Amino acid sequence: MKNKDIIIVTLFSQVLSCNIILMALFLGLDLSTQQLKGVVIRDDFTFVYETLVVFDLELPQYKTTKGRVLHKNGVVTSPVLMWVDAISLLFCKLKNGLGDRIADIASIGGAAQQHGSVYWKDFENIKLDNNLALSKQFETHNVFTVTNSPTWEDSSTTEYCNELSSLHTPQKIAIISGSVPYERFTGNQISKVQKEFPEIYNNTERISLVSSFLPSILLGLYAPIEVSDASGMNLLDVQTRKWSQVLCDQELLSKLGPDPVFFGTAIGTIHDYFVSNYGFNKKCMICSMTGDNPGNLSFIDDLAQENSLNTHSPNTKLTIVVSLGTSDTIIFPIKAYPYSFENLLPSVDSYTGSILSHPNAPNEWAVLICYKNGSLAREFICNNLQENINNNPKLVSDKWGTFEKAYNYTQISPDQFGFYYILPEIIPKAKGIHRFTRISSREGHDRDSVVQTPSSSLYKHELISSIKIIDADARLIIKSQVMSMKLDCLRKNLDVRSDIEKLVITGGASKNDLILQTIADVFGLPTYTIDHDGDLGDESKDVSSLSMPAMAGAMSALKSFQKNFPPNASNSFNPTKSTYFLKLAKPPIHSNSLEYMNQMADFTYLRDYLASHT
Ligand SMILES: Nc1ncnc2c1ncn2[C@@H]1O[C@H](COP(=O)(O)OP(=O)(O)O)[C@@H](O)[C@H]1O
Ligand SMILES: O=C(CO)[C@@H](O)[C@H](O)COP(=O)(O)O
Repeated sequence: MKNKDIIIVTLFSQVLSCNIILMALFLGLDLSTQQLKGVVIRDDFTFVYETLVVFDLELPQYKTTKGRVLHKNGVVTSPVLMWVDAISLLFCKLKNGLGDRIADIASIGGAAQQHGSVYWKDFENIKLDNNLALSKQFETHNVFTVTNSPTWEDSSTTEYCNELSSLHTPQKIAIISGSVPYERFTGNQISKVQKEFPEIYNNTERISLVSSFLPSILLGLYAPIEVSDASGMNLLDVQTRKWSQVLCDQELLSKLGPDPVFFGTAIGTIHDYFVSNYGFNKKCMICSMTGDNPGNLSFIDDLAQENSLNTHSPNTKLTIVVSLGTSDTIIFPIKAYPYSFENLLPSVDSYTGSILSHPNAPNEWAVLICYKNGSLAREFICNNLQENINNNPKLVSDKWGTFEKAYNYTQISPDQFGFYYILPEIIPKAKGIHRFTRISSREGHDRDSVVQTPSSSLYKHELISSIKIIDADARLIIKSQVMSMKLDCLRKNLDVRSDIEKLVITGGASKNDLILQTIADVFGLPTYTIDHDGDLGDESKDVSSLSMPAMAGAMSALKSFQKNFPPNASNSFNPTKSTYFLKLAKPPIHSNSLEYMNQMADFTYLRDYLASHT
């Protein structure tokens, strides 16, 4: 045992007499699209342990691809029992990794993929048998009325979005709920279950988001939904933070449970099943969990406060989080709610993107812009490039190395643009893979395949079905994805140069230097990742790869514990400052920034063209 541990043991031995926990640790979970991650930190924020369960690899019986199942007609689901098994497996790993110290976990927080829904009945009435697997018991008792949970990639609810729009108008729905109706938003997914499977709907007692399903399992009780994640449902009044009486009927209100709570609210203690099976302390507190993107926002906010930066002052320039997980998502805080019935915006398109209630600050909100074709679209290009080289991609281990080589073969040319909407995209609403190549005249080209931009440039438009993935696509996809991010920030009235100070990049693809550099160049702003001061030993990791949402969960658990057991003479709980900080990853290269700026007008025209032509 290190000296520091001995001191903490001494400090907490007094706490133990009050039946609290010795040598507090804090667990943060992240139930994302492809995996469940867990990060353990100490009360001084230092990293202790991390583990993860990759759904496809470790739970192959559920037959998922990248954690989900793609069905016909845009339906995308994940088996809810797979998530339950993932929790059991993660806790086994945690027990092996931490040994008896699992009992020192004082509090658990977390985050999860947004919008996905879980449908339950009779969950709170089950008497769990500590000797049987959780998933078996839930299966036997038919706890889940829908066994394949619709997730954020689902695009099968257009009909229900249109119905909602015609009932209220998209503007009214955006003013109340922060977003025009989106296919993945949970309210529209619930409408689909209600209309297409009325018996199942009637039989459903409670509906959770993935982020409230996770703490529900840990509590053995239905956990409340969290405010920021509730904003991704088209059901919440995001200004009052209460379920909207306009958008929810009485029956739905009863299934949603109480009004949402802030992120990190203490909501109970862990169920005895986890105490008996894994050695958790029975006093271990469970905190409300949020969506992965609001989790990122909360983590960056915590970090700024730890470093005495006041992100809540009106003059502070923005730090924007760009998450490159399965989705590519941008999130940033705003101090005033931008929509009102008195000042309608010029068009429905002006309401594109989402306004969420802030996870922690009562009078703030956040803008969220999400792209479905993020990492998996890049992987699609990457795998195709490898197949070009070697008909068996599995034989080549360094697939991102191949991608990087292909990227570097080509220049930032104004002569080509690519759009890679392998699954139907959220922003813009477009699908298919498209390449636009500049031509000097229409001659020799099919009339319908030539697009003329306002600057009189001519582009030949090709669909990927008729062309092959080539090296150029590596650069084109990154250019296109990042230019889209900038375009949508501009369309959300951000003056990129004067409003934004930093871009913090996180998620699996933040390991990729080319992407970090392209983001810096397109925005003309420096990109940052998160680093840690001091030696974390052999297990040293940057927070981006530890999972920022899981870190946010651990931080929220720590803060909640502190709030409920404030430092005083009897417990001496006194956490030190966080040692995480923003590390400059890539400054922008001026000549590249100019090049991208010059291409923005044509890019915008071509993206809008696709939105109205696919
Ligand atoms: N070196 C890399 N370059 C680009 N993308 C990468 C790299 N390493 C991992 N990724 C991407 O990261 C993605 C997973 O990110 P992650 O944040 O763990 O996802 P999620 O949290 O949604 O489950 C993978 O789908 C993969 O495409
Ligand atoms: O739909 C959204 C945000 O609105 C997605 O960002 C999901 O929250 C999935 O997150 P990742 O698994 O990509 O982190």
